[in-house]
Amino acid sequence: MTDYSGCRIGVLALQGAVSEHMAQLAALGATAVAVKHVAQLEQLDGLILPGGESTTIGKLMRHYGFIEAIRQFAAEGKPLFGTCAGMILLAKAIEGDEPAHLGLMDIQVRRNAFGRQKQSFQTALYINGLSTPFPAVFIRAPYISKLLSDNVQILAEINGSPVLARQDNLLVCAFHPELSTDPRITALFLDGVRNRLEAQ
Ligand SMILES: NC(=O)CC[C@H](N)C(=O)O
Repeated sequence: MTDYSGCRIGVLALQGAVSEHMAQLAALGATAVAVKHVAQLEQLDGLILPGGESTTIGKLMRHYGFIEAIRQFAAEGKPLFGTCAGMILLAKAIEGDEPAHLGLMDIQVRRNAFGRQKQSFQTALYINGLSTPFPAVFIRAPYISKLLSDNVQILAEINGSPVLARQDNLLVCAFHPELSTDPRITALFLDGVRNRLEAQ
């Protein structure tokens, strides 16, 4: 197994699925930090924006000064991973009237995109680069409804809609990787963190 012990990863802890991310990071050997104040960002090598309720997290981010601080974090090339609501927070555009939050990634997202009967489901998801499907848990999940540039690399999709994608130091997924016992998606993010640290 890859050694992630040198990676200090924050999980934005304003609202949402924080503890499961912390547990999965720790199980992989990384140091996990629950981030509640912008000053904590300084000591981190990567940051996870968890699932939850994107409007609520967005409001709290504005209130506590995280919008500018996280934009700065991303501008320094540090890896960010947005899961579910976190993907919505990173998007440059949200369908409907809602303004973007961080507006960092060249994607448009549709919230609660899988409709009523399928609001929550688990599926075996084929992912570029993984040899076997990943058991992906979707909870009132969004998907990427439009790519806004050619810089976005799609790693998985459902019925033609991207649900896992990467753009430079930004990784997003529509599902909850921390709710599966399979750590491969979190490891994918940590690989990016580790590669960056090794290149420094
Ligand atoms: N599990 C989740 O993070 C759900 C996201 C939520 N439906 C939103 O739009 O913010």
